[in-house]
Amino acid sequence: MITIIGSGRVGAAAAIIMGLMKIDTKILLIDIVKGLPQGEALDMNHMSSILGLDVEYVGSNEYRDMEGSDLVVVTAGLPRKPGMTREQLLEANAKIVAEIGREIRKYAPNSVVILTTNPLDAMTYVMWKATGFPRERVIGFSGVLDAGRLAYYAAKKLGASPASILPIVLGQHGESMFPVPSKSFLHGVPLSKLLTEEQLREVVEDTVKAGARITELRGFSSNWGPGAGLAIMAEAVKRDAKRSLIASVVLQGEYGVRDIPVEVPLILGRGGVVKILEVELTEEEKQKFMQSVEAVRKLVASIPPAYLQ
Ligand SMILES: NC(=O)c1ccc[n+]([C@@H]2O[C@H](COP(=O)([O-])OP(=O)(O)OC[C@H]3O[C@@H](n4cnc5c(N)ncnc54)[C@H](O)[C@@H]3O)[C@@H](O)[C@H]2O)c1
Repeated sequence: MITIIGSGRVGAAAAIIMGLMKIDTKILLIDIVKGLPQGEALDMNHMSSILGLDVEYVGSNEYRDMEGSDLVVVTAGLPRKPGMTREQLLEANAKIVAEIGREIRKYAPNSVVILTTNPLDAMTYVMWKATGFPRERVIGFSGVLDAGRLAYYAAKKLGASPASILPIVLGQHGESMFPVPSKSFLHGVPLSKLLTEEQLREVVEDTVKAGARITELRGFSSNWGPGAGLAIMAEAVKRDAKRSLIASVVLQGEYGVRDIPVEVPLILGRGGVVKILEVELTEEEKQKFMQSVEAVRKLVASIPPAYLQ
C-alpha cells in the first residue's frame, strides 16, 4: 500500500497519476482536514472504476491507517503564494513535517519516505531526524521536476523531444538551484555544445524560475509536474526499478559534503537510495554547487531545535 500524507493539490495529482500507472492496488490518502481525503478517495474510486484500473483509494484522517505501508509520500504543508520564496515556508512546515515524521516512525517504521514539502532540502533534513531512518529511506522530491523542466526548456530550443535529454540539476531546490548544461546530454552531446551562451542562460533561468512563474500565472503553485515526478519515484521504489534520477538525500562525504541533503543523481529501488552518483564537475561548477549547498546549510541551521528530535 502507498500512503500519501497531504491530500491537497500535489497529493491528489500524485494519487491520480500513480493510479493511472497502476503502481499499486491500494492508495491511502491522509489529511488533517475532515472529509477531504475521504471525498478525494471516493471521486478517484469512480475514476478507477470508469477506467478499469483495479486501484482502490482510501481516505482517512488517522495516521495509524498507514500501518503496513512500504512507501509513504508526504505532500503535507503550506505551499507558496505569488511573490513568496520556498525558504519563507521553513518554520511553519518544519513543525508539520516533524509531527508527520514521528507518526511515520510509529506506524510505518520500515517504509521508504518520499518528501515534497518546501523548502524541500531543509524539510528532508527534518524528516530524516524525525523518523530516525537511515538516509537511504528518506528522499526529497524535486530533482525529477527540476530536471524535467530543464529538459523541457532545452528541448524547445533544440526542436528535439525532452525525453531524448538526460538532464542534471544539482544542489538546492530553491533560489540557488544549479542546472548543469555541460553534464546534461542529448544523445551523448552536452547541451553546452548544442546551445549558444544566450540560449543556455535562458534555459537555466526558465528552469530556476519555472515554479514561481506557474504560481504567478494561476495564483497557486505547481502540482501536475510534481504529481508526475512523485509517480516516477514511487514506481522506482515499488517495482524495484533501480531507476537513475535526481533527488535530495543527506550526503555523507559524497561531493565533499556531510550531513546536508541536496539534489544529486542517484539510483532508486525498493529499499530507497541504492547508490549516489558523483558527477565530475569543473572547478567553476564545483564552486556553484558548493554555493547551493551552503544555502541549504544556512536553512538547516535555522530550523528550530524542537523540530529536530
Ligand atoms: N518539492 C517540490 O518540487 C514541490 C513542488 C510543488 C509543491 N511543493 C510543496 O508541496 C507542499 C504541498 O503543496 P500543495 O500545493 O499540495 O498544497 P495544498 O495546500 O494544496 O495541500 C497541502 C495539504 O496538506 C494538508 N496538511 C497540512 N498539515 C497536515 C498534517 N499535519 N497532516 C496531514 N495533512 C496536512 C493540508 O490540509 C492540505 O490539504 C507545499 O509545501 C509545496 O510548497 C513541493
